[in-house]
Amino acid sequence: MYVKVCGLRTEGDVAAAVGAGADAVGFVFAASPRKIDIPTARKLIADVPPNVLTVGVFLKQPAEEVREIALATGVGILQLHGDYPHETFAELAEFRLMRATSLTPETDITVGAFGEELLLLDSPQAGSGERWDLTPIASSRPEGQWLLAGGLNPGNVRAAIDAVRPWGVDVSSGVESSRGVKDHDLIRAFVAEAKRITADKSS
Ligand SMILES: O=C(O)c1ccccc1N[C@@H]1O[C@H](COP(=O)(O)O)[C@@H](O)[C@H]1O
Repeated sequence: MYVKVCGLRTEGDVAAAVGAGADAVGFVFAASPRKIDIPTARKLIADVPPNVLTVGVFLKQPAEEVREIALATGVGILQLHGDYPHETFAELAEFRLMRATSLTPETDITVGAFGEELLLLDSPQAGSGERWDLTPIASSRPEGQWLLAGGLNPGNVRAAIDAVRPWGVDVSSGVESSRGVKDHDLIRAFVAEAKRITADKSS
């Protein structure tokens, strides 16, 4: 199970996530209580081991702003929220891209439909910690590299994985003590739960 922990803002946050075995760590560059400034992000990203993917999170920001932040921080992949059109994905094709979207009857859940490498299915209010109805994808799942997000936490991630069998999971609110403040014990508990499921299923 691929695990991303998002909204990290301090060296301690990154150390907790990487030490717990997270595969990806996220930094929010959109308007948010979790927003990180560029110099801090650049420093944290430079210290992340190469086997851990660094993710920059954007919401409805112009492509030029996304590009500038990506280049200034050296982040490994761009997570684009806000139903950007095909043209924006094409404009940013020099970068590794993750398409982040909520699920509606119109959502194209084909991984790569916009040229992206990864697909993220999230709640309509990204980063809110709100759950959403997984029923539609339980029977009609995307294929390939897609992550599930939206209100996950150490106590519910097992059930969510069992319900829709995503390629990976992503968490932010569910590993915080208060909005924007990561709880390192919750990070460790979340990664252990998600990874334990993989071990259980393969045995
Ligand atoms: O975390 C934010 O503030 C945020 C802002 C803008 C776009 C996305 C954001 N977060 C993403 O939301 C999910 C986690 O959601 P949850 O808090 O666990 O319910 C994750 O993909 C974050 O990158």
